[in-house]
Amino acid sequence: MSDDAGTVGTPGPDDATAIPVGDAYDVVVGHDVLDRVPGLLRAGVLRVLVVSSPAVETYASGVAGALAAHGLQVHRAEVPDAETAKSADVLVRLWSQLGQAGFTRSDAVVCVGGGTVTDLGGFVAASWLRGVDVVHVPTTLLAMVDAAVGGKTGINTPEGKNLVGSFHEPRGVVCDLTTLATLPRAHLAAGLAEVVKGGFIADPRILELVEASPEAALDVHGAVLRELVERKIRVKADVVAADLRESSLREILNYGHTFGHAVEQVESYRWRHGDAVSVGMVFAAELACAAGLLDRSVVERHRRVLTSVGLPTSYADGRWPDLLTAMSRDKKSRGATLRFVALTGVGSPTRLEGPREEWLRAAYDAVSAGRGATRP
Ligand SMILES: NC(=O)c1ccc[n+]([C@@H]2O[C@H](COP(=O)([O-])OP(=O)(O)OC[C@H]3O[C@@H](n4cnc5c(N)ncnc54)[C@H](O)[C@@H]3O)[C@@H](O)[C@H]2O)c1
Ligand SMILES: O=C(O)C(=O)C[C@@H](O)[C@H](O)[C@H](O)COP(=O)(O)O
Ligand SMILES: [Zn+2]
Repeated sequence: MSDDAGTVGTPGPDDATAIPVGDAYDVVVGHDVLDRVPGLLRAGVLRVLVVSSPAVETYASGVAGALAAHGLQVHRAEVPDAETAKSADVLVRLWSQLGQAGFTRSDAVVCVGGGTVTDLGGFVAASWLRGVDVVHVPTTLLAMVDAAVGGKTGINTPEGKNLVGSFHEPRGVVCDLTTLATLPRAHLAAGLAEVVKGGFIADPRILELVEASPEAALDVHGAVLRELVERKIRVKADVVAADLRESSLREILNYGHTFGHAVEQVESYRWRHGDAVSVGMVFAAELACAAGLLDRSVVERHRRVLTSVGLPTSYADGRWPDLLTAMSRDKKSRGATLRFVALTGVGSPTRLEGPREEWLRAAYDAVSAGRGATRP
């Protein structure tokens, strides 16, 4: 990582891989690498706010201890679990904490947890004093391969998912694969949805690896999961390095999210994000098929690969008008025009703008017809 301000801390020898995001920062992937965190902060930092959720207290304490051992003044903020953290109330509470502790522009935020923690904590850092440093320590598969990389931060509002936020790149990301040992299997599978997304939009080898052994893809101690993690991070790193602010190319990372976010909102966030994205990708594939863009065999490949790792591919409980309203608030929409990321083949994303009502209805009928698994 380039660092004209200097660093504190010294990384030790380990099995870590550093994946560059352009020339902005590195994503470090390895085992027992939490001691890398202090080294990512700028020289001169005095105060650090460690933001974490209850489930990762052990890891957050470890990171806080490592920071304190480097002479930093460590403040802690425990935020509510899962999507409840991504709210205006929690954001305001963290702003108060930073204000009362006197955080200045040379101080920093360190986020330890899943994607909800990195989204919230990233937005706290983006908005405090118009932007202070942030380092992400993702502890879910989903956050490692997606949420912690790329600088999208934000919270939800009652009207929809991630409607308030900003682009704010971290100084670094540390993915300690050891932390995945405590992650429940359903959350591991949810993370695989975003990995599989990377396979469909850019790296077909990801699909081949999952298809060859779904069990190996879910084995946190194995080499296959690590390869999947690194491949998906590279997909995301390459895209955001080329188009950080989503002027065009970055939209491909939103594959499956138009319908997926709608399901999350209609279900009041009782669905895991990865599960909703899984169904959302099947919806997008059915839509592309209805529009004549995508071969049915690729649609069925979506169902097969997602089902093989225990992900849902159908959603039968929703009311179509509510889903349509939620989809209209998607950030890819322009005016009254719905816009989808669609595939013309594996690794070949395009945009489908203003799809016909009958194509949308056909896609919804296909995902709500009870084919594939329901939510585990
Ligand atoms: N900013 C982005 O680019 C981006 C990308 C993808 C997803 N996201 C966002 O990320 C969020 C989903 O993230 P998520 O799937 O990590 O959910 P999450 O943050 O809710 O974490 C899932 C659950 O796992 C627990 N947990 C976390 N690490 C653990 C560990 N090591 N051991 C045991 N339990 C652990 C959490 O407390 C939580 O209950 C959504 O809000 C989504 O919108 C953002
Ligand atoms: O990084 C991106 O860009 C993505 O779209 C990645 C998605 O997996 C992620 O869920 C993201 O938060 C969705 O962004 P949004 O702009 O639709 O809120
Ligand atoms: Zn996502």
